[in-house]
Amino acid sequence: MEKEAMGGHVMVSLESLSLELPNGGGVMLGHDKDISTLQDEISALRSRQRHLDHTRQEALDKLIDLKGSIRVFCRVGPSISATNFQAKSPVAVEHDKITVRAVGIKKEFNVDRVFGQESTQEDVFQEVKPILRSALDGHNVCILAYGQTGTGKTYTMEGTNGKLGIVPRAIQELLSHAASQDSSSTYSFSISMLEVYMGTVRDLLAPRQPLFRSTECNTASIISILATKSGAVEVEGLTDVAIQDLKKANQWYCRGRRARSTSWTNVNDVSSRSHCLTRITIKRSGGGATEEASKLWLVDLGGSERLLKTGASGLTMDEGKAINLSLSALGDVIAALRRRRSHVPYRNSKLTQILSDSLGDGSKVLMVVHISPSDDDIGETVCSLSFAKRARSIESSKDTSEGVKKLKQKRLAELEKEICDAEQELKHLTEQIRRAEISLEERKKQISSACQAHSDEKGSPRSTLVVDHIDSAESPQATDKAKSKVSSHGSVPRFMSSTVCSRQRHSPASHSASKPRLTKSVSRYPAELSGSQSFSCYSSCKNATKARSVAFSSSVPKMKFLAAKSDQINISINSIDSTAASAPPRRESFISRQIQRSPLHQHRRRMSSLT
Ligand SMILES: Nc1ncnc2c1ncn2[C@@H]1O[C@H](COP(=O)(O)OP(=O)(O)OP(=O)(O)O)[C@@H](O)[C@H]1O
Repeated sequence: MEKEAMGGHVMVSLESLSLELPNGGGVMLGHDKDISTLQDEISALRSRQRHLDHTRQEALDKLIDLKGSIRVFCRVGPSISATNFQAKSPVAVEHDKITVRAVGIKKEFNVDRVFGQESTQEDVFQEVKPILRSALDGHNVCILAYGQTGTGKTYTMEGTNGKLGIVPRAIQELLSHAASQDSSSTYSFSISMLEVYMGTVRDLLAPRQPLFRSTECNTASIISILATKSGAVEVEGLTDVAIQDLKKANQWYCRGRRARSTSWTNVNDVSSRSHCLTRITIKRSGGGATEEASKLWLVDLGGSERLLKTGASGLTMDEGKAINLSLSALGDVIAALRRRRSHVPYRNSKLTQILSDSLGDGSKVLMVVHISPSDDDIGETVCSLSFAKRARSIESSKDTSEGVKKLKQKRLAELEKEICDAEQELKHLTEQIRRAEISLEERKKQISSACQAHSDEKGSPRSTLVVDHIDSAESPQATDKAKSKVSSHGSVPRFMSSTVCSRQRHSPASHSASKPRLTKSVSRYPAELSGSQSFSCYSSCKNATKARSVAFSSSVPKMKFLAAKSDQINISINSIDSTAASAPPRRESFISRQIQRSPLHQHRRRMSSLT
């Protein structure tokens, strides 16, 4: 910047000043500072948000691991028919224990949570929610509905119109979490649906999917499963639809449901003849550059069934056999994982192949085992609960000492509190960030309108900026003050004053005639410096900046810009004061250089007329 000391003032060229103040002048300094303060504040809040989100994630991971990475819930379905209803069911339920009694037998099964017949869809979903957070945090998650045919698997997963099941509620939860922005990450979701039917895989969202059964199946929808070196599974060619809103997501989900293979059996009018898998792919981008993807599998398994009981024959019997085979393959995989076997037999069925990267290490599995309350189904009930027992990764309460159980409960409570506290603070932080961002936007808008006002005023090709510490109420005095300053610094070019020679050359008549003209010419400078143009400019600028002036005046050093040479601004060093509170309102005045040239032109004309 070009500076020149002059009588206690620093001379700064206008061009260099405008380079340093890209927003259009000293008036913007305070705003820039305020904006950067807000930006710093937002970035500090975001960093705290990331830290807290990380703490919450870690606590949730520990909590789920402590509870068991394969969790098992049990839901008791409705009595299959009125004739099967018994006042006294052989199945007795407690919070996390089921007792099955029959003549000569009493079997107890421990699970993570039992839902009796009176439990609602909401009760079930509340217990499912934490595992959805794991999916959002980047873990592959698998929720499976398992059980005898007709016990309510489809009801739990899909639900009915008024009583939505896990899948539509989970979609709603994921979308609303992403919209709430309670975490430092941003999410995008997509949905895919497939069916494993008689050992083949069908894309339920493929275009023009015909409802088919058996061998008429559309070969285009038979897709293959690929495993990458890292163990990630890709279902080749599977339709994957981005979901931005709940309405669209539900439309696609309903479309997939309709394409599913169902049939009538003795025990269920609309029995699922396949395993239906809904995949929600979650893409998460957080503070880092990379985008993470995780999968949430929501699986409505085909019903395990005794073929004789279901009255199956022909194709329906084949379907039942295929379902039973793949369920047994799933049981083997879960057992191998639980025993930490080096070989896990994923390849024994399409179902386990597809789920292979969502059942093992780092994944979270939740199995909801469905049982019938009926005496007639006692054999299937015991089979299903034995399957659940095999799947459960943690030891049952019976095998754990009271002391260990208490310690575990204590730790679980601590972790739950940690998660709850982090979530509360995250909510608070989100609100703080939201408010700070609104303030930032407002500041930016104010600056942009001030810039607009400024550029409107800068319509003339070259401008001189005059800023003084004069309140609008003092405008008349300001005019005088400006006049005197301009005169005292000799802003009027020296050659415009009459010289000894010129005075000598003038006759008394011509001298007297020229004098008023000269006076008029000289007096025009101060008049134009502080005239109506200058004040209207000041007043429009002031209006544009009125709202922000209080907020920013505290950070703006006092400056005095005085008109000096035609392309220089005089900044009084003495008047620069960083004491915020004492900064008086600023006044700006802009003078066109064309106006400054005008007297020179008149002067020349006057001189030539004399010769
Ligand atoms: N908890 C429940 N409350 C009310 N109705 C239920 C409940 N569970 C199931 N039902 C009803 O029982 C019937 C059979 O349930 P559903 O079709 O869900 O069984 P499923 O286990 O999926 O059978 P399948 O294996 O044959 O497909 C349906 O009409 C369903 O609405």
